Amino acid sequence: MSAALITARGLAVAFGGGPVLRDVDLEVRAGEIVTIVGPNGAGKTILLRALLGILPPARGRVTRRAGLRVGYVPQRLHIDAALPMPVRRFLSLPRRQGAAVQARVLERVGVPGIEGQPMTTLSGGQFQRVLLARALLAEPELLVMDEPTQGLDQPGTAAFYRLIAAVRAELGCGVLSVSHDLNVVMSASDRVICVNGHICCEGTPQAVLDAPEYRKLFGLGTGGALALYRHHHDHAHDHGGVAEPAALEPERVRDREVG
Ligand SMILES: Nc1ncnc2c1ncn2[C@@H]1O[C@H](COP(=O)(O)OP(=O)(O)OP(=O)(O)O)[C@@H](O)[C@H]1O
Repeated sequence: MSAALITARGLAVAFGGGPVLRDVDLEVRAGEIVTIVGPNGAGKTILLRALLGILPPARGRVTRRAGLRVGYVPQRLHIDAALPMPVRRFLSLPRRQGAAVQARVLERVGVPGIEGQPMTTLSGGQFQRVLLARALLAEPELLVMDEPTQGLDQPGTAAFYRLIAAVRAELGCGVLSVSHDLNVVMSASDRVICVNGHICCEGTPQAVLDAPEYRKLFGLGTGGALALYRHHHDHAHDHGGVAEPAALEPERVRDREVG
C-alpha cells in the first residue's frame, strides 16, 4: 500500500469552551476516496481545517507528505453579487491561469465554454464544478472537499461523484471529503469515517452493503447510510458536551425506517 499523503495522530481541536474534536487518528493514501460523515456540528469541517493546517491542533499531530499539493473545495463560497466575477477571473484566483488551461479544466469537469459567465448566474451544479475546476488547477495529490454537493439534487450529486471517481482514476490523487449525501457516499467511497466529536466508526462501504440489515434498509431515504451507524456504533457518547442526536440512535432508526 502507498505511503500516507496525510496522517493525524491523537488530534484534538479546541475552542474557548473545550474540545470539539478529540483522539482522531486517520490517514489518507494516494488513490483512496475517504468520506467523512456525521451529524451537524460533529466537527467534520473542523477536522478538515485542522488536517489542512488552517486550524492548530490543541493536541496531537498532523503530518502531510513533504511538498504535498492539495486542492480544496470549500463548503461555502460567497460571491458578492455586486462584484463582476466571470468564471475566467475566478479561476485565476489566486494564480493567473491561461485561456487554454482554463478551457481544458472546465471541459474536464463537464462545463465547457462558460469562461465568460458571471459566477453569480451559475446553477448549483455548475458552481460546484467550477469550484472543483479551480481545485484541480493545483494538480492536487490530495483533493479535499467540504460538502461539495450541498444543494444539488440526487442526479446532480451522483453525477458529481462519478466525476470525482474519474478524476481520481486519472490523477491518482487521494480524495477526502465531507458529505451528507449518505446513500451516494456508500457507493462512491473506499472508506467511510463517521465523526461525532471523535471517530465513532469507520470501514469499507462494502462491508456495510453486504450486511443483511443494510440491504433491508438500503434505498429508504437515509436509512441505508444510517445502517452504517447501527452496524458499528457500539458505545455511548458522554464526552465534551457533544450531543448524540436522536436521529442516530440505532434502534430508533431501525424502527422508523423498517417498521
Ligand atoms: N470558530 C469557532 N469557534 C468556536 N466554536 C466553533 C468554531 N468553529 C466551529 N465551532 C464549533 O465546533 C463544532 C464543530 O463544527 P463543524 O463546523 O466542524 O461541524 P460540522 O460537523 O462540519 O457541521 P455541519 O454538518 O453542520 O457543517 C460546532 O459545535 C461548532 O459550533
